[in-house]
Amino acid sequence: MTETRKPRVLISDKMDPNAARIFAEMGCDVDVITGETPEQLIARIGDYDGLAIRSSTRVTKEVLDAATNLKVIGRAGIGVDNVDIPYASAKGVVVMNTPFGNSITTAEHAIAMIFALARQIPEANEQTQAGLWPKNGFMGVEVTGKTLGLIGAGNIGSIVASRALGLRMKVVAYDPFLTPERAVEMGVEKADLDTLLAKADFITLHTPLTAETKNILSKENLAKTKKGVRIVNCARGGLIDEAALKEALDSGHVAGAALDVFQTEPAKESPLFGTKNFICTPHLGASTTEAQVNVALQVAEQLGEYLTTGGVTNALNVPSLSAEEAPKLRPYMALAERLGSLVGQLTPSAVARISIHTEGAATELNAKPIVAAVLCGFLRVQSATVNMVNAPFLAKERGLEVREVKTEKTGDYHTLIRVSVKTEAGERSVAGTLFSNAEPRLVELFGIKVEAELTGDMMYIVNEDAPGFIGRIGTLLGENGINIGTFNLGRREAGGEAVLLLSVDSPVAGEVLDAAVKLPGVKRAKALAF
Ligand SMILES: NC(=O)c1ccc[n+]([C@@H]2O[C@H](COP(=O)([O-])OP(=O)(O)OC[C@H]3O[C@@H](n4cnc5c(N)ncnc54)[C@H](O)[C@@H]3O)[C@@H](O)[C@H]2O)c1
Ligand SMILES: O=C(O)CC[C@@H](O)C(=O)O
Repeated sequence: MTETRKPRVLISDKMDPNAARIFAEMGCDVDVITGETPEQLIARIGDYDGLAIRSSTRVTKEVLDAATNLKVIGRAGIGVDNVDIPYASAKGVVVMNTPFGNSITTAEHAIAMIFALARQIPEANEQTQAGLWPKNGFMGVEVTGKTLGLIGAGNIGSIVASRALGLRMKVVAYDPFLTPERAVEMGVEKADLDTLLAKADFITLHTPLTAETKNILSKENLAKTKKGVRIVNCARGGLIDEAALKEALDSGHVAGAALDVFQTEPAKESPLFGTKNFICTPHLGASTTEAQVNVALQVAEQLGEYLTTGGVTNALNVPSLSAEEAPKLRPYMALAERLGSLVGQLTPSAVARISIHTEGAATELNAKPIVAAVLCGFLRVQSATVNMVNAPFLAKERGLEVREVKTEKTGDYHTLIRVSVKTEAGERSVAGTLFSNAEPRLVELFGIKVEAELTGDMMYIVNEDAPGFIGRIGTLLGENGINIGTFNLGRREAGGEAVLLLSVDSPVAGEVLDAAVKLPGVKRAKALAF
């Protein structure tokens, strides 16, 4: 009789011991081996079915190539920037995180940083312990009555806002995806970024690191802040231009800055180190006993359940599905997620309602996973933590009305999914079908018929339909070393507005988009990624 092997799990980052206990109780063999080099991990990973990590282990292509038995990676925490998710998906490895388990803790760290800056506690402590008794050297500021500028009003941002309101601060929030209703519910004033920069006495960042948020506090934006502003970043390194922050601290324009996260981590050196009024912690936002117990228990339960029963919770790259439904639904969910992602990437403003219409064969399927897939794609541009499981919950929490509509009759296509969004500017939609019942294909974009595969890096251009345009755009991309894969054109009417969707072999940089917008007849250009 052959004995079935127990699933093997590696815990490769420091984690609360409860994680190992839960794995064992769930019938897994578990090894805790932390602090290894990438080469050591690569040599070892082939033995394991599950990998539980925090932020130190980098799960790269090389690690995934060596991970021949790996079925699931679990991040005890929120951000998964240290995991190559697209490659894990390609390898069929499920990636899970534990949203919410460390949110209160991280919000409290941001509040602690605000007080540390307001009262210069680290420096005062250092000088007092050095025997200087610097009673006259530290004149602080009160936070009561001051304005807190909140950049990113999601899970952690909204907890920070509630604590700041309790401290009698005013809170101004910049988050393009925050609806006016949710802002009222949170008790914050919704503002654009420039208004926030001009008003805030303290600024705290709580967004994921995305193409849009990278260097959101750039040199130019730091110059727009109030003189004497104090800045806190407990979200992700890369949100602030560190060199520009140093200049602003040196000039005294910024009165203080507190970073928990750095562009490069571990930050063993930084031009900011030693700068007056600069304080930092080594990515300790999530480091409390409570948060670490929460995320360790959660990650072990999720991974253990997946490895022993196949149950999927908080997965970032797969939906939760029964074995029977899965084969039929999968291509629809791929289509739904891409349509949601397309609308999300092309709608950088608050959306009040999202409607998911199914037509023809699509109406015979369970709509829930299709809706979840649309929401997941749509919310991914806003949130680092969205997945198929939490997307509907997140949409509700953000005050996004979700409508499902089924139309059994068919139009031009035997099966169709249409995703419409309602913003202050009106309602618009995209639609797609399945070719050969399996290949997701866009067929309509904001009222214009255009057929395209939504895949990899793409470029979206709106232009006036006129001769010579295609040559000019081809030349621009060629000059910038960008190879075009496919070229998909659509127009409202001859000589009217046209859209172009290009698939490209490498991401289109901001300078190329700026140059594209300057070409005759081009109205808008945007890089897309699927
Ligand atoms: N320091 C730590 O140890 C620590 C711990 C936990 C989380 N984090 C990080 O904190 C951040 C926030 O986590 P969360 O759980 O609140 O995530 P979340 O997804 O709940 O919230 C992120 C918010 O950012 C907003 N946003 C997205 N793009 C934006 C843009 N261009 N401008 C302004 N706002 C934008 C979203 O709409 C959303 O409301 C993440 O980067 C996460 O990785 C850090
Ligand atoms: O695990 C940690 O210490 C950091 C976690 C944090 O960055 C997160 O994104 O959850």
